[in-house]
Amino acid sequence: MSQLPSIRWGILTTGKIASWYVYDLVLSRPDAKVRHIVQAIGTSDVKRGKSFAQKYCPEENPSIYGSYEEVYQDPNVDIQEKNVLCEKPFTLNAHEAKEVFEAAKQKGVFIAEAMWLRHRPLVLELQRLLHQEKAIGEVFRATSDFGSELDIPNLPLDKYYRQNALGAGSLLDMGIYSLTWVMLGLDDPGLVANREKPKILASQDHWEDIETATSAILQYPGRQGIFTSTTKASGNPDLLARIYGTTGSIEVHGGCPSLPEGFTVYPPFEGEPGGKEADSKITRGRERLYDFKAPGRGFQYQADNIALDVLNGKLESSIIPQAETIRVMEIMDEIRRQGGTRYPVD
Ligand SMILES: NC(=O)C1=CN([C@@H]2O[C@H](COP(=O)(O)OP(=O)(O)OC[C@H]3O[C@@H](n4cnc5c(N)ncnc54)[C@H](OP(=O)(O)O)[C@@H]3O)[C@@H](O)[C@H]2O)C=CC1
Ligand SMILES: O=C1OC[C@@H](O)[C@H](O)[C@H]1O
Repeated sequence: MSQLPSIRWGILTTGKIASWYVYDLVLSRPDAKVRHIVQAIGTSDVKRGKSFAQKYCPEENPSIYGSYEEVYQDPNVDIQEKNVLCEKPFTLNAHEAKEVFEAAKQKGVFIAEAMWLRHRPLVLELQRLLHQEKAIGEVFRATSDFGSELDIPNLPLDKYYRQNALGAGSLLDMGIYSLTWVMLGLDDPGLVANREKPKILASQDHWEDIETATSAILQYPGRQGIFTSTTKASGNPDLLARIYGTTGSIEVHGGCPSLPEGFTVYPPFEGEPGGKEADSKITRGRERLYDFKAPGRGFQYQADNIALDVLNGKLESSIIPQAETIRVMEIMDEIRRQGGTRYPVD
């Protein structure tokens, strides 16, 4: 008999991310900290809701509702009107995020952005190595790219990739991850001073009015983050992010920046490029590999942390506090302002 605390989720939508999330939510795993129950599903199409439940949580028997409102009204759901975990990007701009947080504060309910990357054990260990152990000395630079080739002009018009009103573009969909990687590399979570807003230099490309590529530099005093995102080409899974320190560097690898599987800590490079000897090469010393392959995609870490926050009566996530969601949104607002991407809500 399980002694774990339990929580009852209401799932809004039956799209791709909802299926990924529910799949991991009900994974059977020895490290679970919470028993996650899929209590209700809200969708525009009840038939689709039923086949979604059959496919992704066949043992859960959730209530299927033809509207999101009915999920909010279901008294058996814990993660609903009272408490919300909202998919990234949390909103389309910082102004909207502040409004939502204010509304949650007025109601006294929990709300958090589902930036699941930050909940991964891999990220927590990386932050400890970087900022507590100083495994590569003082970090002075971080880079990351998230590319996923999407044929934007030929996608159906109802896809969010085609609608600026739904946040179309690579930045809010994927760049938010490469931005997060450089922030994770550069920001010591223990130092309030590192929660400052960096100076930003940014440029964006568009197809019609849909943003298709973003490049940005974040300049902090003495350290720089360089990140890119695009829907024009897929990125290199061997190098999701690179963090440079005064005594070494770290490379992150995996499926893509939202699905990291491990990282390698390298000592500094040695040798002289184009040195005197004909066979002179740049070499590097012995690396150390950290492997974090997870069962499923890894949403379970976020689910456990959020559920424990809710069960402990917190009103915001300890991993991604509301101020951090706003800081990320403000950085993306400024990138879009410089890059010329406007949404109707701006
Ligand atoms: N954390 C992660 O790894 C991932 C996060 N995401 C994020 O999740 C969000 C959704 O992405 P994804 O699941 O891929 O999208 P999908 O297009 O697969 O699904 C979106 C769902 O949203 C619902 N919906 C509500 N209003 C609208 C509308 N106006 N137009 C279209 N759909 C609508 C529909 O559900 P229904 O008909 O059932 O009501 C639809 O199935 C995005 O914000 C994306 O950035 C996406 C992929 C991975
Ligand atoms: O959040 C995400 O992560 C994975 C990507 O493929 C997807 O487009 C994005 O929304």
